Amino acid sequence: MAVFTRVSEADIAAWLSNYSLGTLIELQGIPAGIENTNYFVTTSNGRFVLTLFEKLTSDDLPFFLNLMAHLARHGIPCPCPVADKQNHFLGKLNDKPACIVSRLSGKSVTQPNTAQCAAVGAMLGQMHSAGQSFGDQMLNPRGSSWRAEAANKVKRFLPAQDAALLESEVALHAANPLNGLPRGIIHADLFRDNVLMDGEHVGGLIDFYFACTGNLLYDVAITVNDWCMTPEGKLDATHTRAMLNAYHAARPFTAREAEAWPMALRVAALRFWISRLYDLYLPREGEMVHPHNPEQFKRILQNHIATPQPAWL
Ligand SMILES: Nc1ncnc2c1ncn2[C@@H]1O[C@H](COP(=O)(O)OP(=O)(O)OP(=O)(O)O)[C@@H](O)[C@H]1O
Ligand SMILES: N[C@@H](CCO)C(=O)O
Repeated sequence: MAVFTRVSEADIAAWLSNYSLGTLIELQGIPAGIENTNYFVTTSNGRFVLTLFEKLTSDDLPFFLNLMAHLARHGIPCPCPVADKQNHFLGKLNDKPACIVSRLSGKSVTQPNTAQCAAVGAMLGQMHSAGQSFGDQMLNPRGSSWRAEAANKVKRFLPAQDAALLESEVALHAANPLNGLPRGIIHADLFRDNVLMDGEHVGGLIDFYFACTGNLLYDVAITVNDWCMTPEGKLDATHTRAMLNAYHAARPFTAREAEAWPMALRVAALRFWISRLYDLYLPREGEMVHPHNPEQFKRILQNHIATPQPAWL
């Protein structure tokens, strides 16, 4: 359920009067999603998505909205924020920061085929290239110090063996950060539910609210870890190669990236193992979230540790 704050037709009609989007035709709550309140809004000018931000504040949001506008300007199919009559992307609706963005076509897929993995790889490479000319920076809120802090808080809930694995991986990546790699804007959460597919084409990349500045290879590893896994949590070599080759054609990997690939996969798996443990054992008060299964990412991490030469180009 992702309508946390109700918006009536009268609320949105009044809000829309400060935009050049025509008149309201339809307002429909979107049930998916766990972070924000989302509505599909159809006006006489087209189809849009209204988002009311439930946690992010007006200080955090300009980075994300300007980033989406930048990427959309470069032809990346991502939600494009619409400016109001004062030329602002960010407004306030029912006491929540709010914005309205373009609605993209397509549906998320749960069992992607090889061509879809290739399409997502190509799009990620293009997004990374387009991000190079974006001027703003954002520290990764799920980086090394967050990993250490969060792991420290959740380890008491774990069996000794899992706690030991968690501690040793956190320490390993803290001592050996991925360096010398191309950096830039990363999406940092490009899981299957954040990509809308139109058959074998990418209709849209959505949910940029973990986007930050980081190693581009780390973003590739996050994406591969979700899109190219077998149900047992092992890399599907065909899907992985399809994604990586298509990415490489859009933004060629460097030799240092080839070398860093095994560790990038590991640290990307560790980040989601920790966040899922955290959401399971230490949920924020009042949070209406069905936590994702942390075991899946523990297994993925263990399989990466056992496979020092994972599928590459
Ligand atoms: N710009 C868009 N165009 C088309 N559909 C969209 C768009 N933005 C969101 N949606 C739809 O709304 C759903 C929920 O959006 P989203 O995933 O951004 O929710 P959230 O609560 O903000 O984030 P989270 O994925 O962290 O729960 C998506 O699965 C998608 O179906
Ligand atoms: N994609 C994340 C949740 C949202 O950040 C996960 O599957 O754990």
